[in-house]
Formats: sequence, C-alpha cells, structure tokens
Amino acid sequence: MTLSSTTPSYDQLPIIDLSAADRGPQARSLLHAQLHSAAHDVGFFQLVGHGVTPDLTARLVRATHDFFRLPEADRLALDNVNSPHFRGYTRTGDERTGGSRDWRDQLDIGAERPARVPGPGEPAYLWLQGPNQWPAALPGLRAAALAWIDRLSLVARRLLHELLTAIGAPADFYDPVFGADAHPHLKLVRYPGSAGDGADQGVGAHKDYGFLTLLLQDRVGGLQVQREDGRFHEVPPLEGAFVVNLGELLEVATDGYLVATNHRVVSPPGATERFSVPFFYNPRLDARIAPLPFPHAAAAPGVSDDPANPLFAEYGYNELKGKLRAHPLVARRHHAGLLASA
Ligand SMILES: O=C(O)CCC(=O)C(=O)O
Ligand SMILES: [Fe+2]
Repeated sequence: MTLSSTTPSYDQLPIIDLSAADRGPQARSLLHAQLHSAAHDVGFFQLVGHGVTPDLTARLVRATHDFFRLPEADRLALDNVNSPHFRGYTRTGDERTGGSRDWRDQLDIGAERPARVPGPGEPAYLWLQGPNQWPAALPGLRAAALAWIDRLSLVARRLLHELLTAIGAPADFYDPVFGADAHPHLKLVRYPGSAGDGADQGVGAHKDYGFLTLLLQDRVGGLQVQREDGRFHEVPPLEGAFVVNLGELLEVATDGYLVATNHRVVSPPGATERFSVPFFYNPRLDARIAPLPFPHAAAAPGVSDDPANPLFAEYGYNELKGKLRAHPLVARRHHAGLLASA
C-alpha cells in the first residue's frame, strides 16, 4: 500500500469516522486504510462518529466557561504551585510547555488518587499521582470533568484498538498498561488573547507525552500542526469533532513508524478568548512500552533524536520530563533535587 501517493491538502486534517467500525467489514477496512494513512502521514486527524453526546459536551463546556469566569482569587486558591503533583490552576504566563513562555491559563486535572510520595529507591514520577484541586464555588465541575475522563477513556481505547488493527498489530497489545491504574489527564484551557508584547505564542511547539490526545476546541481557531512540509498549518475547527493527535508513546511503540507530531497554538487576536479541553489518554505511570509487533516494524525509521526532548519508554519518566519543563515554579518549589539531577 502506498500511503503518501496523493498530494496532501493542508486546508483541513483527514476526517476519521469511528462509527464506520460498526458498519460492516467493508466500511471497517476503509476506516483502517484512512486511519493508517492519517496516523502515519500526518499524526493528526479530526475524529467524528465518536458517540459522545452533545449533552455531555455542553456540560463540560459550561463548567469550563464557569471556571474561567470565577473571581481570580477563587482560581488562585487552586494554584498548582501548592501541589507537588502538578495539579490545579496555572496562571497566564507561568507555563513553558515548549521551553518558552505560553500565554494561557488552565486547570490541570488527573485521575483522582491519594498522594503518593516516592520513598527511597522509588521512581520520582510517583509525584505525578495525587489529589486534584477543585473549585469550592463550582461543585458541578468535578462531576463534569470526571465524567469526561471516563467517557473519553472509552473512546480513546476503542480508537487505539482500531488504529493498532489498521497497522496490522494485535488490537489489545497495550491493554495491560491501561486498566484501573491508568493515568489519564485533562486540562481546561483558556487563551486570553494577545499578550500585548508582540509575542503570539498561546502554547509553544511540543509533542504530547502519552498515547493519544482528544482535543475539544471552540470556534476561534489558532491550533497549528507541523505537516509533512515542515511548516505549521492551521487546524480549522470542525463542529462536533475531536482533534486527535498521536503522543510520544506511540512513536516509541512503533519505533518511529507512527510519529508524535509537533503542534502549537497561536494566540487569538486582541481580547478574543479561546477555550480548549485536551484529554490525554495515558497509561499507568510504571508502564514500560514494549515494541509493537506489526508488519512495518522492520521498516520503521527509529524515534526522533532530540537532545532537548528525549523520549522515555517508561511512561512516568516521559510525563515527568514534560511537567518539570512546563511548570518551572512547581518544579523549583517542590522538586529542586530533580531539576539538579535532570
Ligand atoms: O489548546 C489547544 O488547542 C492545544 C493544547 C495542547 O496542545 C496541549 O495542551 O497539549
Ligand atoms: Fe499538546
């Protein structure tokens, strides 16, 4: 199969309809061909037919808007600088996802678990497990966010099964690294408009750390993806779709046959606000990503070699690398020892 024989269009990402998996063998094999091509050639696509209801989405969007409308003092009561687990609120200007200053504020939410302080000899990434910080004034936010994590984990699991099948691998190969101890993550994000200093970086270019990201974006736009020509191209919002991208673990798993794609967000102009909610489908922190057995493994080019962004096969280290880089205030306050040894 020649995957790159057609000239790519940069106007929109490939559109993948997950519901085709249930429409008989012919529809399913067409889905697999499209998924294979989208994942291998672009690493990004628009997902429709995912089955998430408009009601559930509306609940999450409402909770997101309500959160950012709270008085600043209520948001700062959840300051992530007070959480050694990188949970809670990051104010605008305090985050450095790609190593330089982002212009967005956000609430980081993960699996709701008790704090796990690593003992002697235990891996430092255990710090990533811990309680969330919830806004007392918005009790509905907790329910909406946790319901979203549960629902999108199911969609992502199904999508991963179809994707692995599409490239000729066993669908359930990575099931053991998910399960009850998986480490999903959700962010409620606002881009408040222009920083006013000529910079237009909403979030700097980066790859995501896990398997798959399912992003809900509003109609404002500004997300850009690095395509085959090396340039960043806009991802026009598509009503009802999730923007899906492959994370670093799929690059590790396939030895670079599937690539985690760089992406960034350009700030909306003036005082325009943009809201987005990325959901990260991540495995257990202690998962070691074994090489995927699949027919293209022998032809895989190897993972990208970027000294500024090493890829770790043990998931917890991969996320910890990103969190220490993106949240320097949390890192310096709680993890100075880790920074010294990094
Ligand atoms: O807000 C967006 O559209 C993308 C956010 C993103 O890439 C991230 O937070 O990892
Ligand atoms: Fe991202």
